[in-house]
Amino acid sequence: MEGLVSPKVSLRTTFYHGPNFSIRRPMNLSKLNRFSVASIRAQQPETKDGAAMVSAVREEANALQMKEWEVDMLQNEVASSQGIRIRRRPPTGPPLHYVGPFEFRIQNEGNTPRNILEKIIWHKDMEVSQLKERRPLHALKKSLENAPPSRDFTGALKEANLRTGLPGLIAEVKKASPSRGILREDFDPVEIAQSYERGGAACLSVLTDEKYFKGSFENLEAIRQAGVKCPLLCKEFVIDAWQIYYARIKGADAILLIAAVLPDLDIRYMVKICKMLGLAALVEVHDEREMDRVLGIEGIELIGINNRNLETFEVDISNTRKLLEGERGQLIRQKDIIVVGESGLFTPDDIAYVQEAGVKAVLVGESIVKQSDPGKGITGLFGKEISLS
Ligand SMILES: O=C(O)c1ccccc1NCC(=O)[C@H](O)[C@H](O)COP(=O)(O)O
Repeated sequence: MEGLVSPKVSLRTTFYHGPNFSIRRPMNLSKLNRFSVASIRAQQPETKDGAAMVSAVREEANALQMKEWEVDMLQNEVASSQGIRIRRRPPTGPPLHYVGPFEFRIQNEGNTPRNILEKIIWHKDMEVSQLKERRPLHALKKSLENAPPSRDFTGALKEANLRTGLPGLIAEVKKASPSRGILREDFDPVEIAQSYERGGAACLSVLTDEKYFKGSFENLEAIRQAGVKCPLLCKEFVIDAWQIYYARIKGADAILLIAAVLPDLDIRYMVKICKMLGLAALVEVHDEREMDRVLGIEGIELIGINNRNLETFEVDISNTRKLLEGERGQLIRQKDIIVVGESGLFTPDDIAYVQEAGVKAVLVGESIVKQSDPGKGITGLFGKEISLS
């Protein structure tokens, strides 16, 4: 994939870290071009030389956008060959030519997200590139020295499972979600986290996405700084290794990697980064194909089976059982992988059902975060007290 961008390209370039990011790709090019060309358009050239300059800049901007588009197309092709339907960026096609004083792009199938997950990822892509510009990786790496020590996320789940005979609980600190809207108006992340801890949660999951889940990295940091002992999962939509470093600095002990979004090479690479940083990686799958891909990757210790179809929002807990049947379940046991049942768990019967299917841990949000006392909600969820005290 190297060399896709012409050596003539002289605008700022960035070297992404990792397999999917090893492409030399102009940084924030579309934004840069849009602004530079637009501002030149706004000032109508008064001389012949001015007009020539405007035309040269426009041509260069178009050529750069074309290259960027080619790289994006290639990434999408690699992903779709692995059955990944989520495209990293809108494949809006090569730039349109300048037509009069305005540039416009017609809304079409290509530049409209196909589902909510794709919508989230497209937004995340812009968000992360802006964050990276403000705080590049080399600066983040320096801050690692001040990060709090990482704690054993997987160990805490195993311990809880052994202690209670029930799946270890990852209790989710979530204010809102695209499928359910606002879950809790009086949302105090630290209070909720402390209540979960008192109620017997083994670990916590903290949503950090702001736009779609009303979460934040400040919430994660505040929970960590408040002295909550449960190890913390940073529930993010990771598309770039930068986010893993950032999560570690903010106090995470584990991070979510979504197989529906990340090609195998990215998962391999990110799992290695997690190990290097002392983080657990919870790799999430939704169907058999994703499960088979993930089972083929070395070093996976935690797999989450999400019962929520992220295209339709339908929740079906039999998904967990389906993905753990037969040879897959056998392989998981051989590899000593801990499976986490995720989404749509509300009652002791639901917990018993996924435990019977083979999970050793569960990730639960809505059913407990909505309770006036979320910690007591845990007792209701399991049908018995699971706290240490
Ligand atoms: O919950 C959503 O609407 C959603 C939409 C798009 C991507 C992810 C989404 N949810 C994340 C989760 O997987 C859940 O927060 C988690 O598994 C807990 O689920 P629940 O117990 O049903 O709140």
